[in-house]
Formats: sequence, structure tokens, C-alpha cells
Amino acid sequence: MLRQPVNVTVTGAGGQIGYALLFRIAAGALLGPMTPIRLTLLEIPQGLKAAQGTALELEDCAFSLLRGVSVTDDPAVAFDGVNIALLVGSRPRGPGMERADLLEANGRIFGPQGAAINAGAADDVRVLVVGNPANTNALIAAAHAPDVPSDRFTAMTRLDHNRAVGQLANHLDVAVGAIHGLTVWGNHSASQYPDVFHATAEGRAVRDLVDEQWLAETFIPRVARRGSEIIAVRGGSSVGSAANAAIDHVGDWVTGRGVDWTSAGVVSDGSYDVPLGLVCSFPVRSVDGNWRIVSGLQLNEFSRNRIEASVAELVEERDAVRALGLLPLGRR
Ligand SMILES: NC(=O)c1ccc[n+]([C@@H]2O[C@H](COP(=O)([O-])OP(=O)(O)OC[C@H]3O[C@@H](n4cnc5c(N)ncnc54)[C@H](O)[C@@H]3O)[C@@H](O)[C@H]2O)c1
Ligand SMILES: O=C(O)C[C@H](O)C(=O)O
Repeated sequence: MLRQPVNVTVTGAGGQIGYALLFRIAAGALLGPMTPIRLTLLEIPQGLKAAQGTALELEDCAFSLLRGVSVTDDPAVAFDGVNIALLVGSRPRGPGMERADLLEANGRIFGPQGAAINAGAADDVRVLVVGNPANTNALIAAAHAPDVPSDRFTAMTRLDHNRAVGQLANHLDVAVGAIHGLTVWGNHSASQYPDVFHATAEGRAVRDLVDEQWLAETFIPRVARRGSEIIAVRGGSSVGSAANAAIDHVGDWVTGRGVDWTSAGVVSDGSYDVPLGLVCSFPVRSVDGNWRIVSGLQLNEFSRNRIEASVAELVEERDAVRALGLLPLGRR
């Protein structure tokens, strides 16, 4: 028995990640083979034709789960009744740039979209911000949606998580499915901290299988700067792996399928001394369609120092967008 269609809005639908996302979503990768999808594609005027072309191709796929595709440049239309919003639309960085260099240009996108979600989204709306810098853009969007519970706004650090799992599995010569309990903490930036101290590989404690020198000099830098490595090698930022991570994040969040512990950028409730309101990557589990921070983890000095450094960067970014006037009065 098919369920009621779920309204999914993807911004930046005319862009690269949008193109890598939409066909997988329409084919059922996001919510499974029993959940029909109604797609809304939001673009800016100069991206509308690309999005309309994608809409035509989606129609040409005759997906059994696809219950309609609409294209618009009006956020009020795009987020009217939305259940799941993937906020991808924004500029990617190029060679030599850090993600924070996008702060002002992209930050201006997410306030109006947060306000539009606040005005028209369905009561069960869930939002994933992919556009960089993702953590602080999610903070901006959430700040403009005071009537939406803040735990419905998230930032994508699942790509970092997947990268860390892949690198660790390669190093230990195990299947990625044998890795559990890994966490990426902090900001989706070079300051992120992939933490293996609570992880297991084939049931064995990873901290007994690796040394701090390999962690500090090889593993952490490789994961934390993988985005730049991809840009250097392919000439542009990640696309397919980013779309895949967005599907993993939303699919695990909404359906709770199979994931026992992953990483997601969520609004801090003060856990692990992360300042309230920051959108920080934490260890999370999906419980009844909600991300729940894994609590009670003991953090050694190696970990705490790295987490504090990344959280400090998140504070800097929040202060920067506050100074730019990108946070509404009263939510600063
Ligand atoms: N968080 C992550 O792990 C992660 C991974 C990869 C990429 N990203 C980020 O995702 C974003 C998109 O990357 P991409 O490769 O698809 O870029 P892209 O340039 O190919 O596509 C971006 C699209 O967004 C559209 N757009 C711009 N402003 C918009 C707005 N206000 N509303 C709707 N659409 C808008 C553009 O017209 C364009 O079509 C970038 O910011 C990139 O840095 C994040
Ligand atoms: O690195 C980028 O700018 C794109 C994305 O954030 C990534 O991690 O691949």
C-alpha cells in the first residue's frame, strides 16, 4: 500500500548537486519504495531553464513514485506545504577558497528561505542545508523560522562522516559496514574533527588499532581537507558524493533506517559544552524521525582540544553573520 505523497523541495535544482540528487530522490532513494514524492524545484531566474530541463528529464524517466514536478523562482511557492527541504542552492567555492569565503554571498540566501519555510511549510517539515558554509547557513535559516522547532534545521556533515568511514575502513582493511561509532564533530570546514575514539571496526576498539600520530598527521587532515582535494583533482567541488550524503542524511533522519550512529550538524542544546544555538556536527541517532545527540561520551584531551577549536570557528562565523545583519533582531 503506497503512502501519501511527500512534498520535497530542492533549491539550486538547476545546479550540479541538484542534478545528481533529483533522479535518485524520484527513484525512491530518499524515503524508500513505498513513499511517493512530489518535487518542487527552486531556482533563481538565471537557473530556471536548467531546472526546467531537469523537470522534463524527470518526466521522461516515468518514475512510478513521482507524483509531479514543479519549477519556480518564488520561495513562497517553493516552500508552501513542504515536508522535506534540501537547501542546496548557493555558490560553490573554487580552488584556493575556504568555505568561509562564501559566508557573505551565500549567507544572504538562507534568511529569506528560512522565513518562507516559516510562513508556509508543513508542520512536520525537516530541513537540510547543503549550501556552504553549511553550518552557519543552517543557523541563519533557523533564526528566520521562529515558529519551526530548531531541531528541524540541520547542516550536512554526512559527507565528512562518509569520508571518514571510508578512509578508516581502507586503513584497517575492513568493510565500511564494519565501522561503527565514528563521529565528525564541529564545523563542515578544515577545522572539523573526525573522532575514532568511540569507534569499533569488526567489533574491535579502533583506538587500539591506530596511533595518535596517524590520526593527527594522516587521517584527520585527509578527511578534513578532502573537499579541497576533490576540487584540486576534479576542478570543481564534490557533486555525486555530496548528493549521496544528502540522501543518506535525510533518509536516515526521516526513516531511521538501519543507522545506529552517524554525524549531523544540529542546533546545539548545550551538549558537550557547545554553545546553545550553534549548528554543530555531533554524534547522532535517528529516533522516531528526530536526530538525538549521543550523550555521555568521555572525551580525551586530544578530542576536546580539536572539538573546541572547531566550535570556536563556528562562534566566529556566527558573530560574522551577526555583524553582517544576517540574523534577525531578537534572534542574535
Ligand atoms: N555540505 C557539504 O558537504 C557540501 C558538499 C558539496 C557542495 N556543497 C555546497 O553546495 C552548494 C551547491 O553546490 P553545486 O555544486 O550544486 O553548485 P552549482 O553552482 O552547480 O549549483 C548551485 C545552484 O544554486 C542556484 N542558486 C543560487 N542561489 C540560489 C537561490 N537563492 N535559490 C535557489 N537556487 C539558487 C544556482 O543558480 C545554481 O544553479 C555550494 O555552496 C557548495 O559549496 C556542500
Ligand atoms: O569543499 C567544498 O567546498 C565542497 C564541499 O563542502 C565538500 O566538502 O566537498
